[in-house]
Amino acid sequence: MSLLELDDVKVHFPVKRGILFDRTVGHVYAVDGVSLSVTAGQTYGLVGESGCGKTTLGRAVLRLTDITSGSVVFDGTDLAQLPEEEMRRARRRLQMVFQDPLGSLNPRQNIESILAEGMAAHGIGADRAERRERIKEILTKVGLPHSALSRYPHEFSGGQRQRIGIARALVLQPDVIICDEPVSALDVSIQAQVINLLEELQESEGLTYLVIAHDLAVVRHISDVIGVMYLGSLVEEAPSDALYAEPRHPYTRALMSAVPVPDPEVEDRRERILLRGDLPSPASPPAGCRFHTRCPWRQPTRCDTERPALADIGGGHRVACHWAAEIADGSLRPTSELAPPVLVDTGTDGEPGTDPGAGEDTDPGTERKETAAGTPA
Ligand SMILES: Nc1ncnc2c1ncn2[C@@H]1O[C@H](COP(=O)(O)OP(=O)(O)OP(=O)(O)O)[C@@H](O)[C@H]1O
Repeated sequence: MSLLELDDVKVHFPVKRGILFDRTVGHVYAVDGVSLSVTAGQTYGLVGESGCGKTTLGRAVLRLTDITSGSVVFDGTDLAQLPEEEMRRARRRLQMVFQDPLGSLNPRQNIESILAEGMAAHGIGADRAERRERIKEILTKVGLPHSALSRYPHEFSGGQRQRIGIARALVLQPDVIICDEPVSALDVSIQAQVINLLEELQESEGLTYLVIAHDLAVVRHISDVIGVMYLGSLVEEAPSDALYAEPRHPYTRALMSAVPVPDPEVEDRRERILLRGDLPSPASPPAGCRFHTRCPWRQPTRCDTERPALADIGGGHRVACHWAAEIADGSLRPTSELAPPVLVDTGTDGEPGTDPGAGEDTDPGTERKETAAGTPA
């Protein structure tokens, strides 16, 4: 059963100019028509490179950011239509865990006070003693000693602080937790512990997760379904295993080709796909398929002018690419000059693109040998 259902959600931020910033000169299309459904008790992993709109989408679900249009139905109620007071009550059931636990924990409050604050605001626990008992119970569940109660955020390690962030969400007995990059600020050795904790808590508390991450490896283990976002929209969505076994969108293939495989033989044969340039600006997204300016399989005209719909290809797998079938069966080849093997650059870690002209608003098609591209069967 779907617990959280997003339908054509858009978040467009106005770009203001003028001395008083009173003139709207354009919009940042941060989220541009996302529809997805999160099943009760499951984990939906949302991935994409920095700036593709993941955080904005998570915040829009909680209405921490205003939704421009679309609906967010949680347990049968459209949150976008709720009066503020009712929305405040609904937020108890929908909690968020942030990337940077230190930045989101007040350094002047001790842990008991941080955790009790939300409980008091939502009327959980009759008095301080009852709240303290509940907090102790939750601290045990997240693997922290009761002595943490009187200590301050700076006294904890990064992993422990993220446990406190998780505890702060849990004390409110939520149904859904939106985890925004829950482990990306942590050492690799600690990441697995926090992911395991999230999994254990899902089981014991019956939680539903929306996990936002730029790293496919993070969402892989924890997610039942994965959605891949590019420039404000979903380009592919599938059950986790299906997505890994058969990524169908060129962007997903490129993201996956950047993940090293521990087996040296497989690693040697691994397809490596170069993504040219950076993510175009969401204030002036390319026409047609948003990915066409960086796509190794781009076909002139259709990809440049016609935006592909997120089409169901069976088994819960949806993909937004005109040529998904032809790419999968090999009848459409990438243009030879972009073909693997080449260095991997997903544009996520500040590595400059190999072609300085291939950034935003640049049409790489003009400089490519179109004859090198295969023709669809
Ligand atoms: N309040 C705002 N006003 C204007 N633009 C915004 C605002 N918040 C976000 N944006 C823009 O919207 C786009 C999407 O940002 P968002 O933070 O959602 O992406 P993201 O995929 O979560 O990236 P990251 O992983 O870096 O947080 C970015 O171009 C960002 O600059």
